[in-house]
Amino acid sequence: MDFYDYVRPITGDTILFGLAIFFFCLWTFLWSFHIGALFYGKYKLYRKIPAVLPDSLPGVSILKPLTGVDAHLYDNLETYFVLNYPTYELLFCIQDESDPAQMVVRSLIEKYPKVDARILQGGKKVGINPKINNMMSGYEVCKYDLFMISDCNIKMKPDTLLDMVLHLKDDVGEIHQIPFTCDREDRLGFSSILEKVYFGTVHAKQYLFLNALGVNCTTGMSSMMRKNVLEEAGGLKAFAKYLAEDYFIAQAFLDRGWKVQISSFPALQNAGTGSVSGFQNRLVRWGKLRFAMCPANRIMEPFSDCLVNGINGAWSAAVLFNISGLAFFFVHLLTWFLLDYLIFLIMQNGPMTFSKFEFVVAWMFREITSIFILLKAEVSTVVQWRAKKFRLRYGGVVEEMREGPKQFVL
Ligand SMILES: CCCCCCCC/C=C\CCCCCCCC(=O)N[C@@H](CO)[C@H](O)/C=C/CCCCCCCCCCCCC
Ligand SMILES: O=c1ccn([C@@H]2O[C@H](COP(=O)(O)OP(=O)(O)O[C@H]3OC[C@@H](O)[C@H](O)[C@H]3O)[C@@H](O)[C@H]2O)c(=O)[nH]1
Repeated sequence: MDFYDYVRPITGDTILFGLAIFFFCLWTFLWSFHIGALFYGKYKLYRKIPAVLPDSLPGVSILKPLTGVDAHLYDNLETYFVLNYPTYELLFCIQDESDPAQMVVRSLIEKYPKVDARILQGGKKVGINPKINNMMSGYEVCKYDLFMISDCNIKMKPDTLLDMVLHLKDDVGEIHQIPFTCDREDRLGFSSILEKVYFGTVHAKQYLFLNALGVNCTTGMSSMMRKNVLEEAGGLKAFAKYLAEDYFIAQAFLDRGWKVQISSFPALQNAGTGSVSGFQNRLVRWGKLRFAMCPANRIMEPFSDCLVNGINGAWSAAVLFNISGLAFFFVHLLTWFLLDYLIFLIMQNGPMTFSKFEFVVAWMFREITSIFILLKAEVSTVVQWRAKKFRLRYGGVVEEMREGPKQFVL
């Protein structure tokens, strides 16, 4: 028997049937994300702080990389001055000496003179990643063995630092907060609802389930780690060649046998500016980072999308079981929506600050636009982050692009 004798019996029908089995298995598998995330979220999030605390708690150096001022910066930073934790220092890193963020920090330092806080200005150019360059001056003078990277738009509850330290068991190297958003008092409109629905549904589902499986998907907007372990990996500067330093730092801990875990409380993002296009651009930027460092995600992510997966599931169910694809698709959509809503309730852990109708609209908008965001991330490797443009290389390494028209040809 030669090759053709094996291939000849494979008819178009067999291929179609095989594809249908594949898509139906994929469709079934993707429900495990919902179920896994629901169980893990319920088990992991919003745990009570133990009544009895250890006799001594380690000091923590908190690095706050700042760039510019927005309407919430003062309120966000103030939450770090009133943490319920005995020993910590605040290191505000500001790259540009004319940055108005300095004034905001100065007024807080004056208001809370007893808090160990200072400004480190100028950063240090150790690589491409501007956040790392900015933080270097703070990183080098950290007093404590534990340090935390905390982005400028994060608001902290008084007990969160304590909770994070308590999660740092002997075998844990890094603790990070799952990204979410705070309940805004000054409603920013649809974009803030969209952001909350995104971080409370699809993002939470992936983040929780992958963490439950031990898959690295660390977003570094609020993470605490052991400095000595990071030093073994070359220190913070070793990650300045990547834009997704958060992912690679966590990987360095995992590679050395340390655990990387999420804490009980989600990170409360509270940016003072917001627009639908700004939110979408951020997701496109993150998508480009993921696709550059984990190329398999280029295929996996679109296929795991609610609508794409629903269409694949409906088609395969129609082929395999001779049932109505349309009916299957709508049942899929409704069930997916309800499970997303349950995950949202777990993330929110309290009353919603907008109506159920607004939730439905934001959820539908997010799902319909999701595939376009992924496709936009697929087609270009150029990333705009704040004022700078970068080009991503295979594996996640990045190079800065000088301004000039020729550089932007894709
Ligand atoms: C056929 C498909 C089946 C699997 C579908 C998996 C779909 C989800 C995959 C990845 C999404 C991860 C989302 C986590 C949030 C990421 C937010 C983000 O982009 N943050 C960046 C900026 O801060 C940060 O640098 C990136 C961190 C995470 C990157 C994660 C990439 C690896 C994911 C590997 C997925 C393996 C799936 C295995 C399923 C059993
Ligand atoms: O040029 C810059 C850009 C950003 N930053 C700081 O980096 C932090 C995050 O910046 P943004 O809010 O613009 O970006 P994101 O929230 O999307 O960041 C996220 O994605 C990229 C990762 O590298 C980050 O670790 C993650 O937090 C802020 O504290 C910001 O002040 C700088 O210090 N310099």
